[in-house]
Amino acid sequence: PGEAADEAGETGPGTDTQATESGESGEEVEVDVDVAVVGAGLSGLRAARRLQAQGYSVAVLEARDRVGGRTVTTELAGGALAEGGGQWVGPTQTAILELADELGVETFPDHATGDTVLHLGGLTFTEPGGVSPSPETAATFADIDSLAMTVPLGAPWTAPDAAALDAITVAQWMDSQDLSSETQQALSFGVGATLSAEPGQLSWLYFLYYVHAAGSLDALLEGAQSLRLRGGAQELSVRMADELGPALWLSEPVSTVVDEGERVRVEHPSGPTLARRVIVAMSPLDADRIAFEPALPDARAQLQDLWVTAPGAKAHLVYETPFWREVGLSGQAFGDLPGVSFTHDNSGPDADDPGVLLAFIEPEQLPADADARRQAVVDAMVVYFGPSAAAPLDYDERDWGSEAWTTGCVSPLPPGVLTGPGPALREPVGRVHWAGTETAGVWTGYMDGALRAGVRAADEVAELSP
Ligand SMILES: Cc1cc2nc3c(=O)[nH]c(=O)nc-3n(C[C@H](O)[C@H](O)[C@H](O)COP(=O)(O)OP(=O)(O)OC[C@H]3O[C@@H](n4cnc5c(N)ncnc54)[C@H](O)[C@@H]3O)c2cc1C
Repeated sequence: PGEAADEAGETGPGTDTQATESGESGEEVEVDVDVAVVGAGLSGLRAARRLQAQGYSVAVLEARDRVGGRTVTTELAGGALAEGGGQWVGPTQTAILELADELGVETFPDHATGDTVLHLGGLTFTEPGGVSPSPETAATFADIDSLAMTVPLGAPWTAPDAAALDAITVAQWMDSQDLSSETQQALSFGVGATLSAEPGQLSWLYFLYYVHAAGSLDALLEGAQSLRLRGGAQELSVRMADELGPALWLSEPVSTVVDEGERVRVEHPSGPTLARRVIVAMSPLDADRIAFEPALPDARAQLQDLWVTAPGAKAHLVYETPFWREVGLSGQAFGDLPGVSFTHDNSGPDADDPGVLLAFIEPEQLPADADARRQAVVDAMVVYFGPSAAAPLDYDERDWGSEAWTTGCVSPLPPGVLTGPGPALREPVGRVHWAGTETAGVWTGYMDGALRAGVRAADEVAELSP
């Protein structure tokens, strides 16, 4: 915004760049581009794709040896796929649906037909067609939706009563409401399922913001899980990366970003890369591992300090067929078995695809030894789905708490962050701009939000370099 004037002397897209081909292995190469993008998750790749399409030269620097960030698809026995990170999309997530269409990635309906297994206090029973809320719970959810609509998209700190809403947790709000225990449980489940948090940890303002960003609680809890992507969610990033070609640099963790006035110097193992602008496309907590010179303004530094992410872990079990469907089960189970509280049918789209059960696991409640942990997960599947679950053909586990370049899956912010340094979330710092799903106003926290944030950051940069 205010910096546009500084750019007056700059030339248009791609006209003064000296992008050099990557050198011999180990050799340092200085690359000079219009825009350096740090992070090849959905957000960074989307930003780079948009800028490249407009004629800007870009360099995308990714720490890992793969693209996709918090989306990763692994092939297992029989061609089954494990979706280690983000996987579901919904009908109102138009940014991701449009991109999938452009890239030729088809969607298919999530498998959720049939009875849900419940296992509580040692008893196993089934619930026809899933668990539906009572009228009282539905009415409370509608009240939450109405309140959420008063929280402005992308700027929750400007909500009427923002300070009061951000001073309490979801649990404190629930206590003030005279809710039945069933409604309290339903809301607690919703908070856990969307933000991997207890109601006592989460800012009430942040939860309302999340609901508005998704459109409604129903969109968050149901709609967002209605479709999947054929070939897996990582396929979107793989195809965007293919289009980028040599502009993508893998295994290049960025250590330092130095704003030198005319240019930004981005330091990475085979760098530096020089750029007119930089887009940092990751969560504020992940960005906190990069050194910035000059130091970030206090509000941005404080935001990165206070940002919170929650780890998450998924296990996939492959079977010859989705045997649970034969007895009318959906593959969904909710239970109180330690470390395996929720399962889902994650089979592929085609009738002859192997059966895949996804289990959301809590590694800290399971044995530390990998074989013993796998056996504990299999045993839980047997409790939920019977002896046919005892001998999976393949098993895959991904624990985001132990990944080097991702601190967590979602961001369960406690009270005080949004109305404290919150406004620094998207505010550019000199030539440094911020993307990543956490900066999205719509579908923040989701793959769709990551793409929207990438587009917004690309446009922000393009506007400053006419
Ligand atoms: C287990 C799990 C389940 C999920 N389920 C869903 C779901 O079903 N539906 C949905 O929509 N969303 C889901 N999500 C969320 C979704 O995956 C994310 O919102 C989205 O992928 C975030 O994309 P991003 O580009 O903003 O960030 P990221 O994917 O985190 O990308 C950031 C990138 O930056 C790289 N990086 C980090 N530090 C550096 C550095 N110093 N230098 C260079 N590169 C660096 C990282 O390696 C990464 O590639 C899930 C996430 C997880 C983990």
